[in-house]
Amino acid sequence: MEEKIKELQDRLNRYNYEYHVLDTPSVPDSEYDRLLHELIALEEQYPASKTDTSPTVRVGGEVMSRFEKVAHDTPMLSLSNAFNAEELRAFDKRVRDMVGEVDYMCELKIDGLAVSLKYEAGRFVQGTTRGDGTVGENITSNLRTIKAIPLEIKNPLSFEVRGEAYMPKASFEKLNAEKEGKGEGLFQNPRNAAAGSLRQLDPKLAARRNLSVFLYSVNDLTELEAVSQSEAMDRLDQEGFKTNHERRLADDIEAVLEYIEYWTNHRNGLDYDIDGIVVKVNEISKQEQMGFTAKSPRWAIAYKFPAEEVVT
Ligand SMILES: NC(=O)c1cnc(N)c2cc(Br)sc12
Repeated sequence: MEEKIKELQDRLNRYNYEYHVLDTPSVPDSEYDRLLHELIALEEQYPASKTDTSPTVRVGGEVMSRFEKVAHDTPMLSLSNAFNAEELRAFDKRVRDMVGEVDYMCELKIDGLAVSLKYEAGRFVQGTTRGDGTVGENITSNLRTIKAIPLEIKNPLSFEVRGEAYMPKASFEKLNAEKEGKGEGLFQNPRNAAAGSLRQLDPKLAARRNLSVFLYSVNDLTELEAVSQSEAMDRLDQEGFKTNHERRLADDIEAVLEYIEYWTNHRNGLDYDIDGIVVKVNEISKQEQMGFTAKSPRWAIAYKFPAEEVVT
């Protein structure tokens, strides 16, 4: 019977991956729910088989009194900002003066809450907020409720994957409509709703908020054997992580500006909020040559969209 339970656990984890990471479910929700209830019943009969990577244990039992503080193994840095083409061209000149010609990786800047996911031998063991960059809060039980986050990956990799937890716009609208119906205060925007949801001390509340995540960096590239940002992102895809597929490789700053122009005009069509574009030197060796200032990498910059006038 343990075999049958393990097979069901793996099958449901794969269905979660197809639905929440690939956005291409292979079975209808009714089939997923039927199998999940079958697994819950079997795990109640054989409690020893209810491992912490089972899809039934995503929503933990305990309600915490507060979040413990956790020091990051490697700091979660911020990005320096650019607000116009001139500042981006100045960034490009600094880069080329230091390391010669480069390719740039352009990625959407997700407007959510920065998180770090620690995996040990392929198992999700801890999830934290960015905090002040050096010390964050342990929100593992809330992050386990995000079905786009794999509880276990195929290969026994040990590293920290960083990304942004976010609330899709549609979920934000639905949540505020519910809150309005109950006469509760509304969230200002999806970012605050995501942050507020992940700060819930009861994981059952976070589990109901339909949060998702886009992962965009790792603290130790050797595990992925990647020599560029582009390759690192493709490797994260291969390992079962959810990344943002609007990313584009640009062979010069003009192509970066075109990408920025495109998303300035098309970001309202996305089903999540973005507040800018992150531009990174693609080759890891050149990133290492450039290094970091006290607060941020010299090899990356965040172009910030102009603040939208609030239509009152
Ligand atoms: N793709 C990326 O690197 C990315 C996307 N969205 C964000 N909010 C951030 C923040 C930092 Br710091 S990097 C990054």
